[in-house]
Amino acid sequence: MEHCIGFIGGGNMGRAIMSCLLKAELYQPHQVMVYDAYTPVMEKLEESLHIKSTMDVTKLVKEAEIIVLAVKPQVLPDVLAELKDKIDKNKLIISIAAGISIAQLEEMISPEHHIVRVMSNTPALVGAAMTGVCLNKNVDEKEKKAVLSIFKALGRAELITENLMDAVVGISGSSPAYVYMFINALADGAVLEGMSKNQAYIFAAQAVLGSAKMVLESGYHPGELIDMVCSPGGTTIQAVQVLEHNAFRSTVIEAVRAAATKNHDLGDQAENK
Ligand SMILES: NC(=O)C1=CN([C@@H]2O[C@H](COP(=O)(O)OP(=O)(O)OC[C@H]3O[C@@H](n4cnc5c(N)ncnc54)[C@H](OP(=O)(O)O)[C@@H]3O)[C@@H](O)[C@H]2O)C=CC1
Ligand SMILES: O=C(O)[C@@H]1CCC=N1
Repeated sequence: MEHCIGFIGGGNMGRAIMSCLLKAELYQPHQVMVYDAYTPVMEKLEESLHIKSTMDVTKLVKEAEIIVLAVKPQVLPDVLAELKDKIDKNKLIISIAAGISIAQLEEMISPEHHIVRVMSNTPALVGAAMTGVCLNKNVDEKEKKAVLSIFKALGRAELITENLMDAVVGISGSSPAYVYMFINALADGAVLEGMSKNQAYIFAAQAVLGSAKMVLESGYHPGELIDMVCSPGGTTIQAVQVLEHNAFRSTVIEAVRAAATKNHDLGDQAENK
């Protein structure tokens, strides 16, 4: 790709996306530009990724053909209020902000702009993100392909309908945090049995990685995979009984719903700003 991609916000997610695009050689460093309110963030990105930074956000929206909005949802309305009249209608605008709908983005920019809303996750840092993508009516086939190739460079990406965006936050945007909690707790269990914490992290993380690969690659559904592990009268069914007794599955379902609900609320908060 010969055009320039510009990031407004170079924090956790902005940085993860930029580094994946460079690693996949979808863009060369001179084609990537960042503007961040916090200057040391830009200096660090210039140093580590050799990309261009600018303290002039207007310059970024002029030079970049694709503009990625990678700031927190709470500041997005102010950022767009300043920029809306400076972004050409032929630019492709990608928002990664939680909660902000396409209709709200169209209201903050304009309904004529080409706008994409995505929800990705931090495993993008290791090329293993899961990203849900939805497009407004102005996005054409070529742009759709470009967006999917950008987010496939981060891991997996799928087009979804926007009504599923809250679910996507609950199941994959926020879920790395709950999975790390699970890994940490698994490791603590092994520490209780005498294993060192560092070794326990490796055993726990590899077990989670392997189990995830089984779901993605074996063709069995999770229920069948559970049965394959639970030998009659064996060790696993003892552990499963403890998890069921403590409402493990129901707690996870409620956690997904809580994240989804908050995603919806973030949109409402932006509306009332
Ligand atoms: N973290 C995650 O797991 C995920 C986050 N997201 C979404 O990604 C977006 C970014 O999140 P994340 O990367 O975690 O956030 P970060 O806080 O790590 O990054 C945002 C960056 O934007 C900077 N910033 C603040 N205000 C402005 C401004 N007006 N103009 C330019 N830059 C500004 C921040 O600076 P300062 O710190 O000084 O405020 C910070 O460096 C959010 O909308 C979030 O909802 C989506 C999926 C997963
Ligand atoms: O916690 C958040 O709001 C962001 C969005 C999804 C993951 N992190």
